[in-house]
Amino acid sequence: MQLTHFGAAAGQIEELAATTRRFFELPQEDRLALDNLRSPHFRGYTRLGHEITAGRRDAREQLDFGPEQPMRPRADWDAPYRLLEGPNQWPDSAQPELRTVVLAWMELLSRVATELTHAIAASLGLPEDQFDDAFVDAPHWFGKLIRYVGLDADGLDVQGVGPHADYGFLTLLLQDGAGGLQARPPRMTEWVDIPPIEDALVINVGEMLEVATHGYLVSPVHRVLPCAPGTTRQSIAFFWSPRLDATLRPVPLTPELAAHAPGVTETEYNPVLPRFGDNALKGWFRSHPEVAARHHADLLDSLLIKGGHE
Ligand SMILES: O=C(O)CCC(=O)C(=O)O
Ligand SMILES: [Fe+2]
Repeated sequence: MQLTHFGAAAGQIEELAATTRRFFELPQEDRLALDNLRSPHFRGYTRLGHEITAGRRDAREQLDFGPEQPMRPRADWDAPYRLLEGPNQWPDSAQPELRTVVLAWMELLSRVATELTHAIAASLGLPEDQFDDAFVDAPHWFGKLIRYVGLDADGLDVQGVGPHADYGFLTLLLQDGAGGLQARPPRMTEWVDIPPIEDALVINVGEMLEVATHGYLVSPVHRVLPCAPGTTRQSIAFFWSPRLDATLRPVPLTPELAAHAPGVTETEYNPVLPRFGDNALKGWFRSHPEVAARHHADLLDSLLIKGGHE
């Protein structure tokens, strides 16, 4: 689904896109000053080729951020996913306006996502506030500025981002006009293009919504094809996600809907964990193994993390 006219201010989308473009044009040393290898919370800048999806390197670079929180010392953890709480890394000296522009976008999309969440509940015949408890006070949304870079593949089998499902509740994605995003609808084998529509948000179901609807709504596997050598593609993702400690339980469905709710799609490589913090940790450890090994080596064995998605 793609959503237009969702309440962006005049010029807001253009400003966001231009600000993001300027970030990726900063000197490499300014971007590396925010290297996510230094963040135990998986926040900051990931260099080209240092993210792994479906067991392979992605031809993209990115800036990851989330709710600004103090680091929680280990002694205060009730579960390992508390390591995801912490401060962001913003380019405040090299590009001071980025933080403000991006956080205004996150605030807008939090409102849009809340409204969508209410609409989804109503469309399932449930009270609008059905899912509110899972988000109350501390939704663990996160955001990602992404630039895909067309590499001279030299016969290598490159991917923009490899096949995966999003592990939050809903994803709201703004893509530029380059194209390359594809999804595989449930129980189908072919990939379908998700064409760029100007000023539209691509809305994607995340694994937590699949859990909550017992598979009536499916979190589709999607990917981005590599850009042609010498070209780039830009996207800005907002992952609307519950509190880290929220466990999503299947909601009651009418018999008509329940007949189309076969349960959650899991594979050996992708267990879907109903407590959001566990599911998020699975995702971060899998896609940023260098950060995990550097800061959390002792946790690697205890988490259900395997290489790929498929
Ligand atoms: O860049 C895109 O269009 C998709 C990005 C994506 O699927 C992700 O980061 O989870
Ligand atoms: Fe995704």
